[in-house]
Amino acid sequence: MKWKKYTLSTTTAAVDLVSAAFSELGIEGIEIEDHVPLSEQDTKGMFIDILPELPPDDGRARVSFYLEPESDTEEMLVRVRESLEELRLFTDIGPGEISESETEDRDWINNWKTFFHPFTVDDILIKPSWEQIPAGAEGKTPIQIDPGTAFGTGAHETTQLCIRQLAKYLKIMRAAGVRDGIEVLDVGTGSGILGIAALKLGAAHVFATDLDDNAVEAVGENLRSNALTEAQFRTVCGNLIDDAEVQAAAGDERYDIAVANILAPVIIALQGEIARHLKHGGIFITSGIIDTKEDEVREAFGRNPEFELLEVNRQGEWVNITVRRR
Ligand SMILES: C[S@@+](CC[C@H](N)C(=O)[O-])C[C@H]1O[C@@H](n2cnc3c(N)ncnc32)[C@H](O)[C@@H]1O
Repeated sequence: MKWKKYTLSTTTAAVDLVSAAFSELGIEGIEIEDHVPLSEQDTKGMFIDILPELPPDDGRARVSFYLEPESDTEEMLVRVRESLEELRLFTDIGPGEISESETEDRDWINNWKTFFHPFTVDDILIKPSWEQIPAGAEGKTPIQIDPGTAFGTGAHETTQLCIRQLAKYLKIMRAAGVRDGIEVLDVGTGSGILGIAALKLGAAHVFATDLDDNAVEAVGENLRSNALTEAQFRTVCGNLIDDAEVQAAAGDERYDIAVANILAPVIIALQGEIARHLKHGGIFITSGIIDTKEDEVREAFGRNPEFELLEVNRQGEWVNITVRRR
């Protein structure tokens, strides 16, 4: 469906008030364009490692909102303009002009499905639930993933780097006859793809965390789709780095393998905490590291006497670093 897009020219100082006013009118999903750099708080939980270089903030901003073409757009625009005139009484909203255009189809949540087809990562076949196992892939370990709004179709280089490392170390552990079942900690689980891969490749249990509460629902659906249970895979919404409840729920010295495919700064902040949750000899598989940040992550591991470096692997511009707790 094509939507009507309306763009208001305003000021950066008025953006918060304008957004709140639009929200009160029932407008959802606004888009803000300005030259104000993102703060550390803004980027927390986002998959952004390198921030774009922006021209200096000139105080100008554009706020866009979308209306369905079948809705009474004229009436809504009257209410928007009234609301802007009220705001103008106590803040500088700038020109306040509204331009109109028509958007592309905005069914983002479903559109990605058109581009998601089965593919393999070595002996693993990753496919959406609505696709059949393709000819020639019958002997592969199938993983069904419908990520919905959570990250993790398996197509990203960082996810593939982690899957390969999980397969490798699970195989080594199983061959070594690790007793009592292999326990995996999956930090930043997204769709659950890495934890599900671990279970399919022989792990006994997964404990997973994510900051995004969409992940909990996405993991639940993907577990059902793979005939796995929540007794095998527990997902908690929260931050292992600084949330004592999440840290306690994860438990100390419990895991044979931890995996985190997030971002270099998060891996650096996380590594000290991961050590205490891993068993001695446990493996920590990381990715989400862009090649320009590889040295920083290696140095952080190098400063932590708990870890020894095992491997560095690369795919495209992305890096995996795997370490072992001594
Ligand atoms: C790149 S996605 C990885 C998803 C999936 N594990 C994969 O490999 O495809 C990173 C995920 O980490 C989550 N995240 C970011 N910072 C986090 C943190 N401090 N603790 C837990 N999850 C975090 C994000 O919400 C996102 O779902």
